[in-house]
Amino acid sequence: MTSVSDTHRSGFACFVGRPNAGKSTLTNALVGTKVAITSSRPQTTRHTIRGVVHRPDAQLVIVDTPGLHRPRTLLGQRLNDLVRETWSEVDVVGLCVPADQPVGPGDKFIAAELKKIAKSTPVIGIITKTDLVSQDVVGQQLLALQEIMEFTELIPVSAVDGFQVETLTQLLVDRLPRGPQLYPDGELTDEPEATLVAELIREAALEGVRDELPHSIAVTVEEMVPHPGRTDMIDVHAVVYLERDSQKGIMIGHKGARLKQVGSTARKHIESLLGTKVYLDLHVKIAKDWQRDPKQLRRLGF
Ligand SMILES: Nc1nc2c(ncn2[C@@H]2O[C@H](COP(=O)(O)OP(=O)(O)OP(=O)(O)O)[C@@H](O)[C@H]2O)c(=O)[nH]1
Repeated sequence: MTSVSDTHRSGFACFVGRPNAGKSTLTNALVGTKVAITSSRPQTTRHTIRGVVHRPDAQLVIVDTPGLHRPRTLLGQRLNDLVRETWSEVDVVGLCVPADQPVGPGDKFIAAELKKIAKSTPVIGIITKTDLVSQDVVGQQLLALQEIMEFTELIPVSAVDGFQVETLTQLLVDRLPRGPQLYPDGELTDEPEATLVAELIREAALEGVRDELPHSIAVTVEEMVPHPGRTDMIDVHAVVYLERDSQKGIMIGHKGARLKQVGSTARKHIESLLGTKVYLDLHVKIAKDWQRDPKQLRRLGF
């Protein structure tokens, strides 16, 4: 007889693909809770956030990386290094291409990089967002995708309506080595809470000003402590960093109205993440050209 421990599999997977391919949304669909931060704009995933899929027979740890892009700044270079490092460490990679956009140079670039860096890692070709197009288009996408590299599997999925999400989980699990659970039950992310909280604040701060302040916002959580005299509330002290003085007005808004809105939106999300009431204290500071300054990057956690 074989016991569960003989057949249990565990290991790591990551999704790659050009910005907006649907990687974070797919991670959330697999894990079943909002862990990675999604947005309709590219390059919002700055940290490696892991979601864990728990099954009786397997544990799949999903590493969510930022998209690979042309490194114009030091931050860009660091992000690219992080992506490459991740690729060579995982057991299986999912290359995501959205169903509603032609397979193009961006996808070919990533495929070529994968072939170079992750030579022996199996790659599953994934057509995402199938709910947006007809079956014919999905078929054409699959044909176009299989031209760009050799995949161990090809699969169309939709994170929105759940189409084939379970099947994809199985394909990923099949590529994991035999091994015990890596994380205790119920643990959905190993990202420190403060990082997740900072991401939620950054997401709220970007809302509505993405065009004006595309990549200029960084958030640090200085302190998370119980509210004095209360057991049901946490005080979060955070700083929103901008690159230039001229951006301050946009962030704060007329008589502070915008910052207040940002705080209230972020607070609601933090409360549901932590499951407790939150008092959020937000400050805005300028860290001149933080994206280009190694010292500041380190301080801001990159
Ligand atoms: N209709 C539909 N939209 C989707 C699906 N998956 C993702 N999206 C949308 O596509 C956009 C990008 O999704 P993300 O998950 O943030 O994409 P990403 O690849 O993680 O993007 P980066 O973090 O920029 O690399 C968001 O507006 C999502 O809501 C899907 O299955 N169907």
